[in-house]
Amino acid sequence: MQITLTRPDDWHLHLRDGEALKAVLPHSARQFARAIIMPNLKPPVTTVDAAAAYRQRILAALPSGSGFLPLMTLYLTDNTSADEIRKAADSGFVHAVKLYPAGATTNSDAGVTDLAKCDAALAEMEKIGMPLLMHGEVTDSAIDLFDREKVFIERVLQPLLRRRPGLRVVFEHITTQEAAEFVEAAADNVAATITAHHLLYNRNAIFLGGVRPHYYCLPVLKRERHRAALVKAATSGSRKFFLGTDSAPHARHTKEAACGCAGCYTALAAIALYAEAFEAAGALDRLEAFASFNGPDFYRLPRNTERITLERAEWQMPVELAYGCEEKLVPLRAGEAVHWRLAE
Ligand SMILES: NC(=O)N[C@@H](CC(=O)O)C(=O)O
Ligand SMILES: [Zn+2]
Ligand SMILES: [Zn+2]
Repeated sequence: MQITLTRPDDWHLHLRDGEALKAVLPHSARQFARAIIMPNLKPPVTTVDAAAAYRQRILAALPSGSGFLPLMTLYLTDNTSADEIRKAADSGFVHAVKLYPAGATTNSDAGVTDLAKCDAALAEMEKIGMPLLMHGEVTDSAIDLFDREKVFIERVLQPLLRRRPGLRVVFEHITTQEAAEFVEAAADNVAATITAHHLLYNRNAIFLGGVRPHYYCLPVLKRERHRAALVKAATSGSRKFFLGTDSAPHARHTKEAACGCAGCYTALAAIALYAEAFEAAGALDRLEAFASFNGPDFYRLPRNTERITLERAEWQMPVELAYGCEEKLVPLRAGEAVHWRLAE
């Protein structure tokens, strides 16, 4: 069996930098035409100048002949000015601004301590239509880790949308039924990305026969009812949900550690993993809109015109991949079967 669809884009991707960037970029560039590039480098990409330089490093690392287009983002801080937002919009290559609540996830230490401090930047974004991408979890240690996304809706997202009702928001990598229902019921300026791993796995995957660090990411995998709600949202035909892998590479030794890093590496076979999730839901005919139409429509960019073909064929995910100088990267599903493949 084969399916053909418009070449997809990845609306949430971590490419890192340096040798790591060179190792992972070809995987995404083979499948996707464009990707929204996350700015959580060390140090974070907080200015248009830094985004321009990072963009050049990505373009320089592309395999020859690749037409992959990195869509850059700025990392919002307490000090981001309205001027920087205007400069970002004028640049033509910065497409969004990313909110990391300080301490919520990998490389978020420089993130926002209180959204009230960002009001000048947010007012400008609302005015010019620049999307705010959110890692939607509260950082309050009194809130159970599994409830941090749900509480973020009540404490941060709803109050923000009351203050700035026209702000365009992408609730990134949603993981709960509450988030899916909130986005579905919200106005058209609110959308969400959904990862392949949150469509395919529930939290049992982290503990199957022992601790499995390669299934640990943030927001953490949730219970089955939430996975089912995400599948329902992604396959519903709603234009508010689109593909964002959140593929987040970390060197093997930093994940297989006493305090392992958060992030799942899915870029090697991302579109195949999504096809698997949509097939399991009997909704392969809905994959194209989710993967290739809803994202560019929300970002007000043209849809891609090239097409790709996926074939139903079983192959084995490598047990590890090269990741720069002497480092290794373990992909999600390492050593196990994958059921779809991108036809060359
Ligand atoms: N998702 C993750 O678990 N990790 C991401 C950061 C993020 O997207 O929150 C990373 O940069 O490693
Ligand atoms: Zn995140
Ligand atoms: Zn991410």
